Amino acid sequence: MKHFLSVKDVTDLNQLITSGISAKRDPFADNDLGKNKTIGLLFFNSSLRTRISTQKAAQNLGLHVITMNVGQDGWGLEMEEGVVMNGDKAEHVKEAAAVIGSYCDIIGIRSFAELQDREKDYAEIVFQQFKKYAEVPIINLESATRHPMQSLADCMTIEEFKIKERPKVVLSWLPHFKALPQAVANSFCEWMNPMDVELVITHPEGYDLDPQFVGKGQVIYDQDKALEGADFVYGKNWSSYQHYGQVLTSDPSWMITEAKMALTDNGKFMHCLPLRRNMKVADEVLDGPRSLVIEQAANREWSAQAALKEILLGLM
Ligand SMILES: NCCC[C@H](NC(=O)CCC(=O)O)C(=O)O
Ligand SMILES: NC(=O)OP(=O)(O)O
Repeated sequence: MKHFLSVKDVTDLNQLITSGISAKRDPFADNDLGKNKTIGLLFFNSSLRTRISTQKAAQNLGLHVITMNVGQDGWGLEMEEGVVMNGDKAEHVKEAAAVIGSYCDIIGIRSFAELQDREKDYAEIVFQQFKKYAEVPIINLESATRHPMQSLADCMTIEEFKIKERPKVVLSWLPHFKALPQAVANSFCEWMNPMDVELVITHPEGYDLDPQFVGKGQVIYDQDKALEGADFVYGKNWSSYQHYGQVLTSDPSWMITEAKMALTDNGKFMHCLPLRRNMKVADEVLDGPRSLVIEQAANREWSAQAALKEILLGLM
């Protein structure tokens, strides 16, 4: 694998899931693979899980790790070409990416959607520019439109906990007062498409995702109806794609409670975290036996390890 930006970079999803599951059983089996190589992790936005799990996975593979909060500690980076740099950005990505690429064998980047300009966010300029100028493999640690490390951990978690051959997986929008990106929801759908699952997506009207990600997902606007018979409920808030970046409603009746979960077929609850309790999901669900959020977050280490292993094999 040359880069890890989306599911499109994956040649064999089953093999990648199996690789994650075997890394979990035997974390240090490939401890020599990254020897004398360095990965740089660049964060333009906050992180708990991605930062720690990716560092841990890289160390399990013998890589040296350098982590930088570019959003806070680095020079402001200009991403556009041919502009007069007389604003607040002191450095151009052409130099920054080339320099970091000279220090690191792999670069992981987190850069969220700004939710101001849809075309700009969906063009993924930060990733395109780093890919162009760093000349080393680029790993997506959550971009404006996707979060593949999360989605791979989600696939692993569903594989581990499913009790039916073809489980029903419901992606449900959850209420939030803040405008959040569509990346996790987009990516989840994109990764569920090649999986052997029935995918249902439920959200209030006006929250339809970009159709390129929905694929085989069936959209049902009635949350109760969508939840019927679900084996997995994957909760997430996102802001509107059509009315780009807007919060159209934060209707509390969309919160996942035990009463909502009772509509499922003894379904399990999943969420990428972080989440705001009793706004998106009730304590009773998160503290009960249905919640998989901790197992899911723990799998981030193994999904990162599986993806990094493929990248390292590509460097051989
Ligand atoms: N990496 C996991 C999700 C990150 C981000 N959530 C957030 O920003 C939550 C912020 C808050 O609840 O204030 C998102 O939705 O894409
Ligand atoms: N789920 C996830 O990516 O968490 P962080 O934002 O804390 O990295």
